[in-house]
Amino acid sequence: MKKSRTLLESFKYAVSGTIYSFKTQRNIRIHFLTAITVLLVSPFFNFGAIELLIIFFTIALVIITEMINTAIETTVDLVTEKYHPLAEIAKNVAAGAVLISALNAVVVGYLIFIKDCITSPGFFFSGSGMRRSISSLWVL
Ligand SMILES: Nc1ncnc2c1ncn2[C@@H]1O[C@H](COP(=O)(O)OP(=O)(O)OP(=O)(O)O)[C@@H](O)[C@H]1O
Repeated sequence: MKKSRTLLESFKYAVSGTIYSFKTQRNIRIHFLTAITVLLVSPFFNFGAIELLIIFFTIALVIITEMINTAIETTVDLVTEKYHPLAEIAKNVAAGAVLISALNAVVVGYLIFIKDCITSPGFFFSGSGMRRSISSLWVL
């Protein structure tokens, strides 16, 4: 039977699910460490608000898709431990979502961190990185 919960209880469940994902999923820990590294080096690039937003969204997207993938894998395992073609499809599609978010992160990393720095000498600390990154997205 569904019992009613307070907002605080719902928050605790969500935090518990997040902690579970970090504890049990090696990929999520790797993404998290990568995200921390990216955020630590970001100040040296003098990014504008839009670039920082894109970086935050990209990091969140990768971690969110990993967590949804974990939830789907766990649900499939709950339903069946035997081989089933539908279980395979569910897990493969969830893994595909992670793959797409990871590819997106690579493209964002290339456009924001690498391409601008290589093609625009003096990019560092110039304060014009935001405009350059937006034009890079159009080029892609
Ligand atoms: N019950 C099943 N029936 C059919 N195929 C399955 C089943 N369980 C897993 N698979 C196949 O094995 C692959 C790996 O599944 P698994 O549950 O081991 O995920 P994983 O590789 O451990 O993922 P992660 O590393 O994210 O935990 C799935 O993508 C799917 O193709």
